[in-house]
Amino acid sequence: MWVQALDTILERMKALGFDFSQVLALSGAGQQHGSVYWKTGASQVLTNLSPDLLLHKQLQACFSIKDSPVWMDSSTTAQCRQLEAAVGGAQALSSLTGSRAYERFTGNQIAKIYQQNPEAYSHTERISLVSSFAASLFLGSYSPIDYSDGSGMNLLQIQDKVWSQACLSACAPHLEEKLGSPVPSCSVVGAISSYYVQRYGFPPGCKVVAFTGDNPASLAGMRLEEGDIAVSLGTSDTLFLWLQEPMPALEGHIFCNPVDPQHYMALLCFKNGSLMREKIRDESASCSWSDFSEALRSTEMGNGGNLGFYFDIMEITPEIIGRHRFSAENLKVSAFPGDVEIRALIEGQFMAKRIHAEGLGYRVMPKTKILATGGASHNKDILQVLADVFGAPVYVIDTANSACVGSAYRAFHGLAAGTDLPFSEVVKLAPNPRLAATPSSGASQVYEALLPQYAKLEQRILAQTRGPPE
Ligand SMILES: Nc1ncnc2c1ncn2[C@@H]1O[C@H](COP(=O)(O)OP(=O)(O)O)[C@@H](O)[C@H]1O
Ligand SMILES: O=C(CO)[C@@H](O)[C@H](O)COP(=O)(O)O
Repeated sequence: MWVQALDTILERMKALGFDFSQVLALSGAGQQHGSVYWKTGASQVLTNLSPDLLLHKQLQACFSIKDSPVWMDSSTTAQCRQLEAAVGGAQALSSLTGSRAYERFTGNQIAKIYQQNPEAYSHTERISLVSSFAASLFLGSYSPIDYSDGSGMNLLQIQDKVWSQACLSACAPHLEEKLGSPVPSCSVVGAISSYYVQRYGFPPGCKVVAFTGDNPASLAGMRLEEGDIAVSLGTSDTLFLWLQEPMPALEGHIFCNPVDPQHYMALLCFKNGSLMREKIRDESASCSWSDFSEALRSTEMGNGGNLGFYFDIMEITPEIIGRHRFSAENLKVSAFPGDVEIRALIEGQFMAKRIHAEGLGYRVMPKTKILATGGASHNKDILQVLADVFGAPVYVIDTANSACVGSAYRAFHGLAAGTDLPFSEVVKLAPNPRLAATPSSGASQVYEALLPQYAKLEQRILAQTRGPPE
């Protein structure tokens, strides 16, 4: 399906008269964690593609596993526990690879395939991620996995950028030779295959820059820089952080940075995002975003010390469910007046984001920018609270297709390969995000006092939910 999709795109571009001869470099992104299993002998086919035939006709018999596992597959809990046990526990695995064991992460998916289908595994000569698979199609040979997408496998030592021998051997035998060596994300992995030169008219020297995961490519597309944070306020809320000194934990993911090999990025997901905001809007603001905004404007920063936790569905970060409200005296209360409820929800959501980001090593810096995207980023009163809680200016960007834009930027950066030109320099003429909110005066004093309070209450709820330690 994926190969045929590439055929379809290229054929349509050709039919539309796209001038492939102008393409000097290309890169791309693939959904993180998915994997592709090339059958023994496939590399021969890949290097001898006939320009007279579509790719999918030629590559039909090249895969040892027909259905590639993708990120929605969470059937590998047993393999996750085995992997954590093999390296000394969940935190040890996270310290090594940037994440505790996650079902969708590729090492655990490979382990399951090896355990359940050893024959198919033994007939596999190469395992690609979705990203390096797509790059391989353009190269006409196996593309290496890049450090950034490789960090979503539970196999790469994110500090040393080498496969962890302990993790490899806990997952499957001979895995290192099937994965190949990982490379820096901004590497030029080769020139485009002659197939594309002859069939579509790409120039022969067209550079292929290592493909990466969709989230790292989005970070590049949003042009995040050191100290910046991207907040996507969609159905769920997602944070991307640029980190210099990562502190891998039991929640969230640390990946090698896709545009700066010395640095890192982190990803945190909060499930109770817009749907929770909508519920409180309906209950306390007559189903109206403008009444909701009015409530934010009419209440003070810090909400008079009233704090709330609103998780109607089990939250991921942290694992809490239910609504929990506390008065300024830290006493549990069952309800707040409507406008206090609304401010408690929004302040609570953003304080949680700051606390959990800092838990992974993130620090707000004087030059920090917050880039807000997603549905709720249209609400400037919500963005004002975001600016106040983080003490940093908030900018809005239209991130439609940010992973694609990021791939184009990364390809462009590839043209400067070997010159040490930083990514930020190469993309400095790209359109800038729009300033939407700046911190109100006095905000930092208010939230410096409130953030530890919120963190303490969160721990209290967690302890009550989990019960006493065994
Ligand atoms: N003015 C607004 N204020 C707050 N939230 C809003 C506003 N307009 C839209 N939204 C929220 O945006 C959400 C959709 O965001 P979007 O980024 O399109 O989601 P996704 O891409 O995850 O489907 C809706 O659930 C809605 O609650
Ligand atoms: O698993 C993760 C990140 O760890 C997901 O963010 C996937 O990368 C999402 O891919 P799409 O569904 O957006 O293609």
